[in-house]
Amino acid sequence: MSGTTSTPALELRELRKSFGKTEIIRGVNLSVKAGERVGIIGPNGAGKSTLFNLISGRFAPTSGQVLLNGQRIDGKRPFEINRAGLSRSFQITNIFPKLSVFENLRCGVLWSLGYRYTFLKFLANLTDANQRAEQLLHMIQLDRKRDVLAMNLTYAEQRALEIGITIAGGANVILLDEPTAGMSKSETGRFIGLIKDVTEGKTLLTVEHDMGVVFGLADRIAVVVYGEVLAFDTPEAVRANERVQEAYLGSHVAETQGAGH
Ligand SMILES: Nc1ncnc2c1ncn2[C@@H]1O[C@H](COP(=O)(O)OP(=O)(O)OP(=O)(O)O)[C@@H](O)[C@H]1O
Repeated sequence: MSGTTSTPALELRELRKSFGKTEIIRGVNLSVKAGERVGIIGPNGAGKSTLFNLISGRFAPTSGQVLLNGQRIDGKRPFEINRAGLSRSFQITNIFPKLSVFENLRCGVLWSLGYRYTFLKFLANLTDANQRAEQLLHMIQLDRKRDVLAMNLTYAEQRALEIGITIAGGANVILLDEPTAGMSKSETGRFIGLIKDVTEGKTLLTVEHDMGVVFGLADRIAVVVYGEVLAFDTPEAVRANERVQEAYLGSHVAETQGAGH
């Protein structure tokens, strides 16, 4: 039992990725505990999205390993990694605009059941899928929008739907790319609460530019600078870390303050 609980939900070992001659990810080691919420921050071009692409299987690493619940997933294809229990937020473009909120969620559930299912099995699963979709609808607080076409939702509601679809398959490790981008301050506040609720008990990784969001959401923050993890610690420790201040946070805070005037 203790062996199971101590196995990291996600582990990156000496992960490297080059595009042509340029090494973008330069030996990343990261160990994320089950149930932990991790925010990945860093300057533009630091390699945050590339890291997500390596974890979710969009890119194969040049070298190094990615382990999901102790099993190697590097080199596997995105749908295989998804079936293994890792789900990455689909961008809004992956929502079916002309389907209702409920139908979108049900598609997410059915998709996660896999192509290997025959049509008969598919029908047998439909009742379960309907129940699960209703449950998700409630979790993302869109009960009242059940039969509204996705294209008629507000932007924040579409992002909530996107998260509903991401968690539809019951994956234990969830990757969200800037979940609150483009939202107003009040929407952002509410949305952080929603993300916390729907990912309760799951392992969460977010790439985030908004410091308010990351400090409000994450148990630990990984600071990526120039393809390396400069710090991986609690929000308080990261905020107080002088190297992080120098390399990123100090200038970032100054920038955002400057932009506000
Ligand atoms: N497919 C690719 N081919 C070549 N270079 C790439 C590719 N994907 C990313 N890069 C390069 O890798 C570097 C890191 O990009 P990445 O998008 O991972 O950074 P990021 O930290 O997510 O940046 P941002 O915060 O601006 O989104 C950039 O210099 C980018 O140009």
